[in-house]
Amino acid sequence: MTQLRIALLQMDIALGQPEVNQAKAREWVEKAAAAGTDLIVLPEMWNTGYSLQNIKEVADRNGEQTRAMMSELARTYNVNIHAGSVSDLRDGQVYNTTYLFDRKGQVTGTYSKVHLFRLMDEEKYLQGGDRLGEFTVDGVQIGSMICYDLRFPELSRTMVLNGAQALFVPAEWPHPRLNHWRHLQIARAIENQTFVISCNRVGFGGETEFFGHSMVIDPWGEILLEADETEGIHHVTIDLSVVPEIRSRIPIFEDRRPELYK
Ligand SMILES: NC(=O)CCC(=O)C(=O)O
Repeated sequence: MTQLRIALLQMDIALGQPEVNQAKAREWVEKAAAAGTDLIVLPEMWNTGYSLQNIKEVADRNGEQTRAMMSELARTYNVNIHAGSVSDLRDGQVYNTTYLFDRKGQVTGTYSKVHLFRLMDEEKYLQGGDRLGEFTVDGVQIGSMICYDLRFPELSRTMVLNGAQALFVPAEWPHPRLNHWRHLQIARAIENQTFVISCNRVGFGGETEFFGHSMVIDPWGEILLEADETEGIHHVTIDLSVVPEIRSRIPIFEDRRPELYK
């Protein structure tokens, strides 16, 4: 598989209303699948948004609702789903967790955000994960981060050294940091010679305004897609054969001096 058709669901999210968000996610997944795609990507915490004050009440218990719904959709439409992330309650703690579904509806991996974002009080309400988000989609190795994780180059580098050819970033990244959002993704793509694919929400969560601008960047740093600030489904096809081609043009992985970096 060298080409991967990707659909990004750049949605608004109703704060603390999982039923509303689940109904919308279902409708949008069906729409994206009908248009023809290999992989559907959702934004961060799309089930509840940052409804942190009551997150234990609204979070998905053991990800059960997310797993039931996305598994059924993936199987019905024969499509892979990167279910962004959801707030999920496990053993009395709430995590910010990605679930990945294959075309048969099997969960092929989970990842809980490891870097909690203090500016949005995550560390007060959420528990950080302790494993990397390394998955396979139709035979393609990918790495998955969540939002603030994008600021940690060590994380993406580690997953790329382990074989990731594309890095996914579901997000709830707000104004006024559009500049950081764009440049960090372009940097991660160029420095790792990999695709970077992000899906950011739009709309307001309380006073905080999220700007969308979901992006797809190729391993040369070219922007293949940059969405606007409105809701919508965005389709892009990436050609993975450019990854080895660019890596042989500038062989950074051969030129690294890891013995000096500690
Ligand atoms: N949800 C998040 O992790 C937001 C990260 C963010 O806004 C940033 O500037 O970093």
